[in-house]
Amino acid sequence: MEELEAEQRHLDETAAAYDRAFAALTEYRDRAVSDDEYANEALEAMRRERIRVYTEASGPLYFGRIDRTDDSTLYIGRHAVHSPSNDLLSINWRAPAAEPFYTATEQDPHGVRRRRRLDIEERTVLGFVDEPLDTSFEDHLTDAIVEDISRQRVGEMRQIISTITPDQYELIARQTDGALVIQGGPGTGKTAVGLHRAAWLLYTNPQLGREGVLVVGPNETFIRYIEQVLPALGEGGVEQRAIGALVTKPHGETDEARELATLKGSARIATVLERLLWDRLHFEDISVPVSRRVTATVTADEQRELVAAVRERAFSYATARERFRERLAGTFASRVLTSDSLASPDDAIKTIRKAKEYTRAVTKAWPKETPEGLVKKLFTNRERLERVAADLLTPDEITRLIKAKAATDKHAMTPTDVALLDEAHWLIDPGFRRFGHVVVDEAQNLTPMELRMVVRRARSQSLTILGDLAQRTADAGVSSWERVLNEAGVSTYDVSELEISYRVPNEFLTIAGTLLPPGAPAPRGVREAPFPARAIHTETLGEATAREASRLAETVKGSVGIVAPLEHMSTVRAALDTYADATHAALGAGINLLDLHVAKGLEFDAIVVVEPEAILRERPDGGVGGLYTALTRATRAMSVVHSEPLPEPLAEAF
Ligand SMILES: Nc1ncnc2c1ncn2[C@@H]1O[C@H](COP(=O)(O)OP(=O)(O)OP(=O)(O)O)[C@@H](O)[C@H]1O
Repeated sequence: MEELEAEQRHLDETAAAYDRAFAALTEYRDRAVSDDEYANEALEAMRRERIRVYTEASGPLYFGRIDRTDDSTLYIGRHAVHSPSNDLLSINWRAPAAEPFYTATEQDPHGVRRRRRLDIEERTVLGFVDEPLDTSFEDHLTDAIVEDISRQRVGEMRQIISTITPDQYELIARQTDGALVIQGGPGTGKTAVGLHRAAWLLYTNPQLGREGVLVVGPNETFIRYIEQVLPALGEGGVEQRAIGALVTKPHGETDEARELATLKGSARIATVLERLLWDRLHFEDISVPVSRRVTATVTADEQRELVAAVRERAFSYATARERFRERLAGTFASRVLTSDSLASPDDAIKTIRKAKEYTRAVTKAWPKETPEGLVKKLFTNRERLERVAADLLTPDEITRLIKAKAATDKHAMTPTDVALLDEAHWLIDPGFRRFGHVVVDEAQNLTPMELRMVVRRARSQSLTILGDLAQRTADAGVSSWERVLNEAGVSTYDVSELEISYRVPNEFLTIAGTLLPPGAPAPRGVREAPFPARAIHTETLGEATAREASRLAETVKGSVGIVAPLEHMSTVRAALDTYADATHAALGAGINLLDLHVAKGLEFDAIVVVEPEAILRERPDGGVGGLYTALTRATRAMSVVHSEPLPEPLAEAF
């Protein structure tokens, strides 16, 4: 009791100091502190940034405490708060001094004697749990997470700063060159880790705030599910986008044949586009009459040498082209200028560049190209495709491309078209914004071309790539991380694994795991399902699904997801009363209807999976990985409703 009171006193003191600091920040407005306008502006920007951090971050001021062997105590929270006498009342969870709170173990105590987890609501300490390091703190931690995760889901992801586990912390705070790939089964916390890593990097590397951080997810529903996590951590300036909205605003999801989509998404296409582009260069001797008597000539070979020289320095087609035109004009000028010539080199170059013969010839040698024009070339002129890509594409594949049409109108673009156009932009004139760090989630389902699109937005390939190979859907491009990273042009990377699933109870993991091929990465669970999994055989899929969803909503008193294959979507929809259509709107706290495309990465208290056999058939988002993903969405209850026989491994598991 006494200790609880002492904790309350510390919280009161911290809260008062926090309020004072905040009031000082807001009062200070409009008061110039220096004569230097520039300094005032910079100070004002800092002030506004601090107000933003204070007002946007949500939750209790702190959540943990470490007592160190040197008898000092630190409180771990959202902000650093100082007392009037400059004592540290709490520190930021991302500060180096907070690290032992997350990582201390009995073997490696990091100078920590005791770790305390505080349960604080608003400004009241409700209780605390101590974790002496000489007993297994893993158990305590897991209890805290299980308690946290067993709370009701409300359609929004939450931050986890008070319960980050040691292995998660190690990934959140890992400083790497290049990309960090986090492989982990369903519910191991990849998304949580990726978002907290973004926040951690922003705190640790102040220049990232200027360079920007981008978070990429599989679709708009997922972005809506995660988008308040970073603001709640005080990081509101991060750009969060669905993969299809990287290039343009969300575009029409036009359907296209599977084979065509796979072909257009394959990494080979990047090489074909590059060759098609540089195939446009064409050299012959160029002669330009510079006066009535004199004609200057630059031979085809000399032009090739110039091309080699400019391409060494300029990567993009447009920049290299500009340099080539300058250098070629310079070469001509040097031919006409003699040592006793009166004209200056600049004048000579100007005269050459104005000559009609010159402009015509140089444009023919190195024509202009637009991204749309280049993408079109992938679908027209069989002869040209055969000439540049016979070693990369089969005759059938070339036929498939020729039969298809280039979609460069923004409304008719499929996700694969978006990636093609982006690749073309990048080759010709890369004018898009690049970020200091990029986090990409559910990466196992991106085509190589889509991943390339993400990679090129990260400066120095500074990336966090999150995914689970076992959740690859039917037509996904990723087969192994090594292969896909190579195809995406990522040169430096580490692959790490998260092995414990906090979301999915053991029983559900076992059922879903029967689908996986031997040796596939599968996580361990840490808790038992509070409600047993059920399989319901029925002749009326729609009604049975609706009934089961209502029953589960009653039982778990929380959110329910229904994952239905496209072939049964309308039947299920017709049978439902009140529900949120998660394909088009935000997730709700009650019953949510999802197709396989939007189900990725989401989480519910209970899940109803409709007709597994049809999910196995569905393309592109179904298959074994699609069904495995559907079966691993729930924290507490799961039912399968089917009219066809269950797929064999599932039938046995139930
Ligand atoms: N250390 C933690 N403390 C509290 N909750 C946690 C922790 N780690 C993970 N969780 C919770 O576990 C759930 C699963 O996490 P998350 O969605 O990040 O997993 P994932 O690996 O991305 O899953 P999927 O592969 O299905 O997308 C989330 O509700 C998350 O908040």
